[in-house]
Parts: sequence; structure tokens; C-alpha cells
Amino acid sequence: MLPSTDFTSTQSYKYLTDHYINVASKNLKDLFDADVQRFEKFSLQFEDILLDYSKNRIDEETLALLIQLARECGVNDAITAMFSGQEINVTEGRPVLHVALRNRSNTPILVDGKDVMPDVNRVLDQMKAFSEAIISGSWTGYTGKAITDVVNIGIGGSDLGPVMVTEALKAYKNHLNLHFVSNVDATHIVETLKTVDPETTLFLIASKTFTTQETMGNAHSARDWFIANGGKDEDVAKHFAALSTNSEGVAKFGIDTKNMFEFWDWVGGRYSLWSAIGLSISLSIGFDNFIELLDGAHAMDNHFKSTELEENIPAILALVGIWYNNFFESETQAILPYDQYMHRFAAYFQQGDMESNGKHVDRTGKHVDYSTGPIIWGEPGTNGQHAFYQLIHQGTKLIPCDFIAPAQSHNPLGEHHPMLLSNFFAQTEALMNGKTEEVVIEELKKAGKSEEEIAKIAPFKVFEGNRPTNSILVKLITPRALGSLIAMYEHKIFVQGIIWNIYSFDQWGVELGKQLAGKILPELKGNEPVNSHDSSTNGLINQYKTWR
Ligand SMILES: O=P(O)(O)OC[C@H]1O[C@@H](O)[C@H](O)[C@@H](O)[C@@H]1O
Repeated sequence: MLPSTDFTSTQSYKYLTDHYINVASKNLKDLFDADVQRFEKFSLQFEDILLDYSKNRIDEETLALLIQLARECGVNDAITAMFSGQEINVTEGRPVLHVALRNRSNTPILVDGKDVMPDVNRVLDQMKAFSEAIISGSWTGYTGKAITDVVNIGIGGSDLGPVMVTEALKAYKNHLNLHFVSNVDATHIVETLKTVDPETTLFLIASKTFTTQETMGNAHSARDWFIANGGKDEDVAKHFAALSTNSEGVAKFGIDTKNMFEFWDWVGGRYSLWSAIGLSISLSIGFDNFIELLDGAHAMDNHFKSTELEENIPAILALVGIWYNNFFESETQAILPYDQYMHRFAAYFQQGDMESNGKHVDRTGKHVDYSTGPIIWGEPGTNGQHAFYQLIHQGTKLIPCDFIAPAQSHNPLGEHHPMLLSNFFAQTEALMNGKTEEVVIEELKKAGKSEEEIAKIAPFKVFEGNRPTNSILVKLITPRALGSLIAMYEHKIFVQGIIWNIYSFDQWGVELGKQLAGKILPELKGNEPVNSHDSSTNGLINQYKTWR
């Protein structure tokens, strides 16, 4: 059982409310001027990952109170509950054990009295053998040729993790061409199939439930294309594999269950890249690198599980996030990787965070009267600088940002990496310090502007500063470091969900739209007008019918 506390009625929350008034009036620049130790005090290192959270609008008292808040909300007990396989996904009646998938120390983890580790290791062995056969070319297609292309068909958690990781670790990639098809828009599968050859293509049908409309639709179209282009029914086994918890659904689709890579209902979709859903990752970068990814996540799990909250990286990130979300009332949080390979990282955590903590009832079923999960967004730097950073620097909204960058590049070409990192360092400094009116006026004077010109233009050139950021500097984005980074954010989301007293591992909010689409689909047949909806929906459907 998870503890259930209304965090707004804790002692620490009350203290934080008063403390906020004091801190909100302070400037980050002044906090740095007043304390030469600030970086040492507010930074933590884990292996090759340095978290600098000193450029946040906090002081030592803030941190102490936030940690007290975490304690009052039972974060430590909740961590124990998750790692020990308790049924903490209450509304779906399941434990939450993505940590078991990467439990490289193999300590037993019990679900209903049974250790899950032998099953986890069995599927890992199966993934290893399969990956090696495909990569080496010993597994051949129906005409005897080696596989050259892998198409992962999945959506949400069965797509975003594999896409994000295979992109982030492209530097480790082998000869196989990876493709990802997620959208039910036929364009996605049609354009992908134009680029592959049925004789040398392997399709991975990735779906936890094996019922998701988009994935099933794309999987059937892929199978039809395979048959229409020379494959026979009996050849399907050489070209289709399934990654799922639903063996019945897999068999019904016509995939030999020998080609099924199993996982379990205690793996949430958005936490599933560590499971059989990661097969495309293992095929792309090799099984050994996939294990490195799991190792990195496991190391972060151990850090999270066994480190006091004061030094616990995911917990600190969570608490600082709560500080902005619930006291400064910031609505969003940007994730800004200064690494082109990590261009899907923010998109991945849009699902990870927003599907987990986008909840409006607490664990007792009561409507919350406080803000829960933030809106997550972001793009890689430096691209974002030339697009939306204007608003972060000079807009009216407070946007806490996580800046992430590798110290070493996989592509050390000329001055590119120092140029990239100079921007990474400059942005957080600029956001913190801003530029005062006096400095602006001084600069304009030096540029020879008249008093009149200066008075006109100066206000537009002022940067208020005092914009908070975390900087996450990673030595090099290796599979291990990436595994740790992903696990770090997963646990941050977990801690926040515990404090907000919500269930982070269900996703009922995605159901209504699915239900209604199921009702509307048959209504789109035929030409007779539809009148079973509100006038807007009827009007749109009926216009569609006249235009199609
Ligand atoms: O893997 P499945 O069962 O096809 O589900 C895909 C996605 O389906 C969505 O509806 C869920 O909100 C996601 O959490 C999930 O990842």
C-alpha cells in the first residue's frame, strides 16, 4: 500500500508557503553573490553524470523543507513499496516493476510469491539469441537472404522509447536499417514500405495489449503487403515477430508464438523500453549495448533506492520541480538536450511524465485542489534557441528548464562541440543573470546611440533574468549513461506522483477518445448524414462525407 497524504496539509508545506514569499523576492544572482559555495552545495555527481541544480530559486532552507515534505509524504516507504513488488498501480491492480527488467544483480523480486527474475532472464536470453541471429545474418528471410531492415510497428510506449533510444545511441548502430511506424495515418506505413524489400525485412509488432487499433491496423497492412509482394503465409514466421503480453492475441494475428517475446502486465507501456519492447534497440546497437543500457538504469535504481533524499538525484529533481509547480505556479517544464542524437528525448518524456502525472483525482478518489503534473516540452539545442527561447528569456511565464549536454561528442568535428557547449553554458548563465537596464544603456551609448534612441529601444533589450535551470552534464552519451538518465527521470516522475498523492501508473485519460472513435468509425460508412452527436461533431462528420 502507498501512503496517502494530502501534501498541502503537511507541516512542511505550511512552512514552505511562508518561506516561498521570502525566496520569491530574491534574485538568483544575489544568491550566488552571497555564497561562494553555492555550486558545491547544490550539485551532485552520479558516475559520469553531473547534476548542477544551483541555478534554481532555492536556498538551503528551501531544500531542507522540501526534503521534509518528501518524508512527510512517505516517499521512502513508497520507494520500498515499488521495489518490493507491492501492488502500487492500484486502479489496474498491478505492481510496477520496470526496475525488475533491469535488475542486473538478480536479487529475487516477488509477484504473488513468485520470483520474476527467471522469466526476465529467459526473455533476455531469447532477445540475445534472436538479435545475434539477425545481426550476423544467420537468420534469413524466405528467399534465403539476410535481414537488412527492421520495421517496429507500435505506438505510445511501444514506439517512443525504442525510437528515442535508437536515435540517442545512433553512434553505436550496426548495419541494420531501423524504421518505426506508429501513426494509423496510412502515410506512415506506406512511405516506410516504399523503402524496404519484403525478402529482407523483419517486422516487429510491438504492443503490450496487442489490441491497440493503430498498431493492429498497421500490422495487418504490413502483412498484406508482405503477401502481395511475394511472401506466402508460411513465410510470415521468418519476417514477423511479436513483442507483447498477450500470447492469445499474437497467435490470432498469425504470428508463431515461438517468435513472441513476452513481457508482463507489471510493466507499464511508457516504462517498457527495458522489456521485450526494447528488441529493436538490441537489434540496432547489439545485445551487449542493450545490456549496458539496462546496467546504467540499474545503477540509477540502486542510487535512488539507497541514497538519502538529500543526495538523491531523482528525488532532488522531483522536489525542485514541485517547488516551481506548486509554489511558483509554473505550468510547464522544458527539457533541452544539447545533443542532436537525443532529439526525441523530450518527446519521450512527454509521454513518460504527462501520462503518468496528468491526473486530477488523488489516491482517495477526491478531486485535487492543487496542480499536478507539468506540461513537458522541448527540442534540442541549439535549434530551440532560434525558435522559442525568446519566450523563456523575456516572456511572462516562468519556465524551469533542464539543460542536458555531453562533455564529449561522438562526432568531434572541428570546433562544433565547443561551439555547441558554449551555447549550453551561455544559456543558463543568461537566463540566470539577465541584462539590466543600466547595462543595456551602457552598451547602446558605446554603440553611439543618441539619448532619444536609447530611451526608445532600451526597454526591449532588458532581460530580467532570475530564470531557473538545472544543468545535467554527461561525460559521453553511452548506453550506460543513457540508461541512468532515463531511470533518473522515471524516478523523478515517481517521487512527484507520490507527493501529489496521485496514481502515476495508470492512464484512464486516454480511454474516452478511443471509445468515441470506436463509435464514430462505423458512422463514417455510407453517405447518409449523421445526427447522433452535438451540432459541431455532426457538422464536421457530414462535411467530411461530402468532401471525401
Ligand atoms: O503497447 P500497446 O498496448 O499497444 O499500447 C500502446 C499505448 O497505448 C496508449 O493508449 C496508452 O496510453 C499507452 O500507455 C500505451 O503505451
